[in-house]
Amino acid sequence: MDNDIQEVLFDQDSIHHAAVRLGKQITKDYAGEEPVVLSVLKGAYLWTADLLREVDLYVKLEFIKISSYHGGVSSTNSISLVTDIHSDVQGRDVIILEDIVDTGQSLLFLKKLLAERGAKSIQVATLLDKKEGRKVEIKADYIGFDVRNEFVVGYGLDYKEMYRNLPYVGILKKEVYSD
Ligand SMILES: O=P(O)(O)OC[C@H]1O[C@H](OP(=O)(O)OP(=O)(O)O)[C@H](O)[C@@H]1O
Ligand code: HPA
Ligand SMILES: [Mg+2]
Repeated sequence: MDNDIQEVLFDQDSIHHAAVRLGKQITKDYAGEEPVVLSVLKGAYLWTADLLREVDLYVKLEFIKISSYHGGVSSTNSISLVTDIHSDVQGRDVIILEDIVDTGQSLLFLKKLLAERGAKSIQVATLLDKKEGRKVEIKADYIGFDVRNEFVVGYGLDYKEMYRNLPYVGILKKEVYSD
């Protein structure tokens, strides 16, 4: 897999430091609260495991699965709810965990869904923020790293369902997906 990567952007060590930094901040900001942590599958699976171990709070962990990229390199504009949660978020503080905010469409979809269901507050902790990719105006509250406008894989992020198990985030070589 390493041969398919043009450049490593964030290695294991720097991701760990980002998890520690954001975990501390979330612990401080939600002191005394019991937020619902909503992890967005599949991409956020590693970020969820690493970030949450740095959060010293009573949290309820839920997983939701939405899909917009359908494995490819560009957003399809049609987001589908693949697996829903079964617990009630009415009146709860919700922290959404994302691996990346790119066009912002997935996050907008989720925030609307949670608002319709009566969440008391909704905040977002993302490992990566690709601000140049935005198609809708939306901001994350906790950001691990800003990332440039390149298609990245690894540490949860996929191309055609592959590369999620790379321990780092890197830019996928164009020749891997342009032929
Ligand atoms: O800001 P956006 O342009 O909407 O992109 C961000 C979303 O896209 C990816 O999910 P994807 O739909 O590929 O599903 P996956 O997590 O299962 O890979 C990623 O994990 C985010 O959830
Ligand atoms: O750059 C990306 N890589 C992988 N998945 C993604 N989903 C949104 N942007 C990306
Ligand atoms: Mg994907």
